Amino acid sequence: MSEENTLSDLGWSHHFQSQLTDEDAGARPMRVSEVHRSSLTALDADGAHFIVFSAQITSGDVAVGDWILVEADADRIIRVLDRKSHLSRRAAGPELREQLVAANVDTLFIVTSCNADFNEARLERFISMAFEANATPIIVITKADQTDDNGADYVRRAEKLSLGQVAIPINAKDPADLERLMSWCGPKETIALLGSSGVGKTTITNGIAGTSEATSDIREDDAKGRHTTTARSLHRIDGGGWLVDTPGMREFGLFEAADGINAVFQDVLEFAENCKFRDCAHESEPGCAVRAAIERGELDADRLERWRKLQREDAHQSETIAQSRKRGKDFARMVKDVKKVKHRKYRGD
Ligand SMILES: Nc1nc2c(ncn2[C@@H]2O[C@H](COP(=O)(O)OP(=O)(O)OP(=O)(O)O)[C@@H](O)[C@H]2O)c(=O)[nH]1
Ligand SMILES: [Zn+2]
Repeated sequence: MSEENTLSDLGWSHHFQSQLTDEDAGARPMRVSEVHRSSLTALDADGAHFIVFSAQITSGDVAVGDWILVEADADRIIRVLDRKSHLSRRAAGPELREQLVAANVDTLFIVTSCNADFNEARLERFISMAFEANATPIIVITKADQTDDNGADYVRRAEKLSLGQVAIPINAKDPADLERLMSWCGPKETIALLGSSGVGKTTITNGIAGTSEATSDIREDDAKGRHTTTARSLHRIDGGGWLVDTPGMREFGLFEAADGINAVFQDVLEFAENCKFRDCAHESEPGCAVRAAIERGELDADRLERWRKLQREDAHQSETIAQSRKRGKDFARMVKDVKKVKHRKYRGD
C-alpha cells in the first residue's frame, strides 16, 4: 500500500508546502511514521525510509505525524516542518521536560463510556489538552448500547463541558455506529484516540483501521537488502485518513495547558469579567459575577470547582517548569562565563 501514497494522501497540505523555499528544491518531504532512539521511519510516495538521526536533529525533535524534509540524494533530515498541532506530555524522569507525543493530529477522539468512567473533570482536562495542542476534540461515548436512551443523557452532559462541544454515542462493536466517526477520518485527516483503559479504544481502532491493520505494515529493505515487515505507529484508516497510535498516547497528560484550560472554561471567564474586583477569587467577595451566575443556575458550582482544581494544577506545574528552566539557564550562563574567563586568559587580557 505504501507505494500508492501520494504526499497528499499522507496529509501534505498548503500549510507545509508554503514552508518550502527555493533552497529546498529537490529536497524530499516525508511523514514520520515511527520514532526510535537513534532513527525514524518516514513515508513518502516511494514507501518507507529508514533514517538515522544526526547531531542536529534527534529523537526529541520529532514525533509520529511530523513532516520532515530529507536531502535529495541522502537519507538525512534537513529540518522538521512547522506543525499544525502537537500533543506533548511530561517526559519521564525527575526533570519537568516536555516530550512530544504526536504531531499534526487534526482530531482528537476523547473516548469515554456510558458508565463510571464518565467523569466531567477528566473530560474537561482532555478537552483542554486538545485545545492546547490545536486539535479538535470530539467526545466519543462508547457502550451506548448498555443504556436505555442510547447514551443521550451522557451526550447532554458531555456537550455542556465546552462551547460547541460535539459528543457521539456509539456501540464501538457496531460498524454502523463507527460510520458516525468517519466525517473526521477522511483523506488527509489525522486522528488520535485518548481515554482510560477499557473504554473501547482498541475496539474502535480495530473497527476503523481493522481491514488495513495488516496492510499498514510496511515492507522495508534491511541492511542486507531483504524485506522486513514492521508495524507502524501511523495507521491508515478506512476513511482514507491516518491514526496516530503511539505508546505515549496512553500516558499523555496535561503539560502547560493554560490556554487550553481557558478555552474550555470560556463561560467561567466571561462571567468573571463582570466581577467587581479584577482579582476576585469568586469566594465571598461582594459583586462576584461568577457566584451570581451560580445562584441564577447559569453555572454549575461543581464546574467552578473543577476549573479551580485544573488551574491550580497547571499553575503549579508551570511554576516548577519555570524554575527548572531558570536553573538550566543559570547553569548555561555560568558555563559561558567560565569560558569567557578562559578565553580572556588565552588572549592574555
Ligand atoms: N457493549 C459494548 N462493549 C464495548 C464497547 N466498546 C468496548 N466494549 C468492550 O469493552 C472492553 C474493553 O474494550 P477495549 O477496546 O479493549 O478498551 P481499550 O480502551 O482499548 O482498553 P485498554 O487497551 O486497556 O486501553 C472489551 O471487552 C470491548 O469488547 C461498546 O461500545 N459496547
Ligand atoms: Zn468573582
